[in-house]
Amino acid sequence: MPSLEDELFPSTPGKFKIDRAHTMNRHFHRCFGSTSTMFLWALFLVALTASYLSFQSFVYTGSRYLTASWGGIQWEKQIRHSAQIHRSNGMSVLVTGAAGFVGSHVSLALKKRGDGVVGIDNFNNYYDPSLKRARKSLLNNQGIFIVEGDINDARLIAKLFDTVAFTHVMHLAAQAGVRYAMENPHSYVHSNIAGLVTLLEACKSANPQPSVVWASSSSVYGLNEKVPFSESDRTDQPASLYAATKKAGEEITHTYNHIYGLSITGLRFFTVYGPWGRPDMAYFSFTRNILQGKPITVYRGKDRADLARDFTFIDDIVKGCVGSLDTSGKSTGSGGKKRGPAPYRIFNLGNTSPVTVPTLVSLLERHLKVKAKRNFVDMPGNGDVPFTHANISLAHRELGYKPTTDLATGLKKFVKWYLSYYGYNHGKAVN
Ligand SMILES: O=C(O)[C@H]1O[C@H](OP(=O)(O)OP(=O)(O)OC[C@H]2O[C@@H](n3ccc(=O)[nH]c3=O)[C@H](O)[C@@H]2O)[C@H](O)[C@@H](O)[C@H]1O
Repeated sequence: MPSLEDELFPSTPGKFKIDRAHTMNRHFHRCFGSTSTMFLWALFLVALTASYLSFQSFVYTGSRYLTASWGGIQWEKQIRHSAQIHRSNGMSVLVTGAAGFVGSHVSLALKKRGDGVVGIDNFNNYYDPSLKRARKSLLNNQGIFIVEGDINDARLIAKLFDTVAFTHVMHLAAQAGVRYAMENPHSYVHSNIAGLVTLLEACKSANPQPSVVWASSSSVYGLNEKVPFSESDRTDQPASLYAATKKAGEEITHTYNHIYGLSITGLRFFTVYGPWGRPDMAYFSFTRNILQGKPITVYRGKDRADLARDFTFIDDIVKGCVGSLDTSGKSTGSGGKKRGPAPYRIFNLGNTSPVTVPTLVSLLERHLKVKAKRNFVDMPGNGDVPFTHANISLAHRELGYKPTTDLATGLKKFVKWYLSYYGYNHGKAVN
């Protein structure tokens, strides 16, 4: 009769298994011998695992330390040096988005007149980061230090305020672009809402609190039909998520003004253009396509009406930004406590003379001396608005803001820069 063992492990394989088990047992005993030796082996294995894990963590921490882009005595020294003021009654300004289009121009203007400037930028790849790097080099050459980091990094922002008692913050870091919001909605919430709050938290806690000037947008007027747009007009019909986040920014900054006594100035920029501009904007991408012989898409509104923008030249915007910093008034709180009411202001910074998109194209053709291949398309429902037109009387009265550059003159300067930066053959395949 087969034993139970034989039934569970049938004839040959069963035998083999039993034999193997015996063999393994023999090997095991040969290797580990007694119980005490086994205990020693176990201890050895535990020690080995522990030392491996701590080595791993050492490598991780070490590499984090080595790749950290901020911190350290040398870093702090550079920040303080960059923030030094070289004129009487000057200011030390933290410029966010300093490697951006408006940020780089404003930083240079402030530095030139003797203010201290420290920049911060995350160098994201919304558009070609090499252009941002080139702007950074320009700023570095003028003695402006740019921290590579994100405004959502609360520790970094706190460290900056620990290192320098900034008198002002020029907040220009943002996710820009009206139509891109349909592709990547969360990037708008990340930068324009979460990032803004992180920055304001640091500003409210700073002692002394800085005055804050920041970039809102003409897009907050949304589907308004009353022209020109005045600051007191309704802004509750945004046409894009971009516009909605900028409008939210105006409300958020208001609460920080109300609760903590932060001085706030919001600037509604109207389609800013010029040298060192943003490649995602129409005037820039049209220029590239025209030079490459590629067609350009020109949107048209209802009943084939031309779209129009109150295009505003960068130098005028810079004057508006600097004027806002100069007149911002002080924050009244300190260390998170309000001591009295502080200024809360909003200004349109536009050009007051809207130009249609087809006219923009004609001006580019004239300056580039190349004919454009126009492709007219009905405006898709992608967040665009048919026109913008700024009333700037408030900014004129309060800031002395007076734009002086018309679109033809401004585009001429842009094209000159574009050709010197990229050349005629930018992006063109060379045969
Ligand atoms: O003032 C603002 O607050 C915003 O200004 C800018 O937005 P916009 O005014 O939309 O500028 P921009 O894209 O240059 O399109 C210009 C015109 O060309 C039309 N347009 C555009 C692209 C295209 O392929 N074809 C076309 O006809 C288009 O329909 C429009 O009529 C900033 O990008 C934005 O970040 C924000 O700052």
